[in-house]
This record gives sequence, structure tokens and C-alpha cells, in this order.
Amino acid sequence: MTNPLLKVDNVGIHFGGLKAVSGFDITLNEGELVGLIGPNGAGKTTSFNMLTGVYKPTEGTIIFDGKATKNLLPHQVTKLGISRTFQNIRLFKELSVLDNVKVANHSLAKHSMFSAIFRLPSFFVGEEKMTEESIAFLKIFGLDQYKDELSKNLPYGMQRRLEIARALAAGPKLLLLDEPAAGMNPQETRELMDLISLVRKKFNLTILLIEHDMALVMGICERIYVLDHGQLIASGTPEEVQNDPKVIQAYLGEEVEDSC
Ligand SMILES: Nc1ncnc2c1ncn2[C@@H]1O[C@H](COP(=O)(O)OP(=O)(O)OP(=O)(O)O)[C@@H](O)[C@H]1O
Repeated sequence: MTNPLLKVDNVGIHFGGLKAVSGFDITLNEGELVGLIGPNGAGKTTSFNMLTGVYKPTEGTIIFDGKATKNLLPHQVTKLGISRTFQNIRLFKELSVLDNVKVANHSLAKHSMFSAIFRLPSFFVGEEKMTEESIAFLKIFGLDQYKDELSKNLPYGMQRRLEIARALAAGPKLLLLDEPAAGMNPQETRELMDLISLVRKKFNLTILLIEHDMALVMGICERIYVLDHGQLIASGTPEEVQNDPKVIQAYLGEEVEDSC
């Protein structure tokens, strides 16, 4: 059997006296699409922050693609192959749609800093190639028609798409999506589900998805982990998780879009 792409063992973090997450154990195999759900304040975003080097776990180990990442900084984690999107959209608002993708793609640029500073021919060749690649990239997301627009002027659903495009432009193996359907209408959410399925196949991605929209999570995830009060309370197929009494109990009083 092949090694998992991500192995998180007994990871935890506390902020002062508050244990935000503890005993967090998850395994992701290559190519899987897995959900991470839980009521508000359960510790989902904190877990993403630990996986991406934003927070250093107080305990436990994280092995990604055979390497320990617990002590790495966010840009080092990105370089290893983990990209993410944020709950609140974080784009370069004053840059064009194309430039938002080019900035993310920059780490893959073939020309050196030296040729960029002195505007050597290799810089222009590299730059042109990157522009072409980025436009082709935008096309996959249905964003090529907006390439010269400032990203802040895009409709909300398109900004969410651009966030995913920007995350993928860094060439990750693992994509962490933090509530990608937040604020979307049902039509946009359906289109987003199709997009996630498409990019997963096209880029051979492994995806971990935080989402409150249960129809989305149950519709596209193969497995689901459930956090409550910073602890994993269940994991399994969507059906198993939906019928788990601990999960039902955790969600009692929470407003969810579907029965869970
Ligand atoms: N930097 C921090 N300092 C102190 N407490 C924090 C910090 N980051 C997160 N927390 C706390 O950790 C707990 C988990 O928060 P987190 O944002 O991870 O929950 P969540 O499951 O993502 O919630 P939501 O679904 O509402 O986004 C909360 O009690 C939160 O206040």
C-alpha cells in the first residue's frame, strides 16, 4: 500500500488556556476529496492554519509527502505543495484577474531574478510564457473573459473562483478549501461543485474541504471528518457521518442547510 499524502497525528494547539484543537488525527490518500465539518468554532480553520504553517501546533506531528511540516513557515509549506483558499476572500484587489494568477504562478517562473532585474531576453520569453499559461489557466475557471478587470470588480461568485485559480496556480498537490461556497447562491454553489470535481481530475489533486453547506459536502466528498469543540468526534462516509448520533448531537441547535 502506498503512503498517505498527508498524515496528521495527535495534533493540537492551545491559545493561553483555550484548547482550540486537540488529538487531531487525519489521513489523506492521494486523489481523495475529503470534508472537514463541524459547528461554528469547532476548530476547522485553526486546523487549516496548522496544516499551512500559519500556526505552530503545540503537540503532534504532520507529515506531508514524506516530510515533517510542523516547523515550516507558510511559504515553505506552499513550496512543498499545499495551497489554500480563505474563508474571507483574499485577493490582490487592485490587481487584474490575470495578475492575481501570475503572482501566484511566480514561484514557478523559469527566469532568474537577475534576468528580471536587467530585463534580459530570457525574462521576456519567460514572462510571455507565464502570461500564456495563466490565460489558459483562467479559461479552465471561466475567468479568461475577465482577465483585464481589477479583481475587486468581479461578481462575488467569480471572486471565489479566482481564489481557487490563484491557489492552484502555485501547482499544489494538496488543496485546502475553506468554505468556498460561503455567500454563494444555490446556482453558484452547484457550479462550484462541478468546478471542484473538474479541477480535482484535471490537476490530479487531493482536496480537503471545510464547508457548512451540507448538500455540497455530502454531494462531493468521499469521506468526512467531524470536529466539535476542537476534537474529532466522527469520521467516515457521508452516510455514516450523517447517521452518527454524536454528529447529530453536535449539530442540534445549529442551523444547517440539510439534515445532519
Ligand atoms: N489566534 C487565536 N487566538 C485565540 N483563539 C483563537 C485563535 N484562533 C482561533 N481561536 C479560537 O479557536 C476556536 C476554533 O476557531 P476556528 O476559527 O478554528 O473554528 P471554525 O471551526 O473554523 O469555526 P467557523 O465555522 O465559525 O469558521 C475558537 O474558539 C476561536 O476563538
